[in-house]
Amino acid sequence: MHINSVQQRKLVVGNWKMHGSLAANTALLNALRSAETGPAEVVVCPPFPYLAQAATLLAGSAIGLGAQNCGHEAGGAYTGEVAAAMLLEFGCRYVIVGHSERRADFGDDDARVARKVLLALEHGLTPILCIGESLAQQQAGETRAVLQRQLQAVLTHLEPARIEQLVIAYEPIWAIGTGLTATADYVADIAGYLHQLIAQAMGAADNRPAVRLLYGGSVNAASADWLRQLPDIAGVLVGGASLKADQFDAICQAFS
Ligand SMILES: O=C[C@H](O)COP(=O)(O)O
Repeated sequence: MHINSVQQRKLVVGNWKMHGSLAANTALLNALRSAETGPAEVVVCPPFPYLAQAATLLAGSAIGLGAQNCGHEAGGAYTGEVAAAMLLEFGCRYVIVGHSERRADFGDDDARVARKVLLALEHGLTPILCIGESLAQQQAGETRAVLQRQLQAVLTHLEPARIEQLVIAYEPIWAIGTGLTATADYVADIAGYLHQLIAQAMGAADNRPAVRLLYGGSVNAASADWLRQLPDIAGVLVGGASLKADQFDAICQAFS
């Protein structure tokens, strides 16, 4: 399916990482609810223990729920892990997979990331597959090779119809939590390249398949304003700014 034949709904995802408390979550989600977003799809991803609280606070709201990770097996003796099926029971529709912080600190290599994507899809969750190069890789001119490897490790296991169900988040690691944002030209170039790779994996003739591609890395209201104008970018994955209702709302409004 070609992106131009379907009006893609923009997607803004807030990744709370290891932040929040019962009181802070209540204040944040109530503020977001009362702001009510426009036509963009908005999803928040709290830490696991707060999923039930967030599901209750968001009941009847257009704001969706996602998780920050899922286990690499469907269930069993995996202490500390949370299965995809459990996330679905708590109202999640999305799950972030392969975030660079998990790749760096929790052993999520390409094979494990691919396994998690498959499990998420099998359980009816939409994986938000994160890929991105480090500063050293960028400086060594390895960005495209790294992205190709990370993407192919997953896409090679999926039929084209399954690939279309993915959301892919491009997050240059050097832009995460640093206040540095890639330039519009840089993001446009990489996003075009990623759509080419996805199209090839799908055997599609056109170079912009209908897979939603997000950008992440120090996104704020100002960068959201130019990111929304890039034809290959369908939304953003927001970390720090998703914890502040006014900032997150401004980003959602930019994509509406
Ligand atoms: O998942 C979100 C990204 O890691 C971006 O985080 P950040 O907006 O705090 O840079």
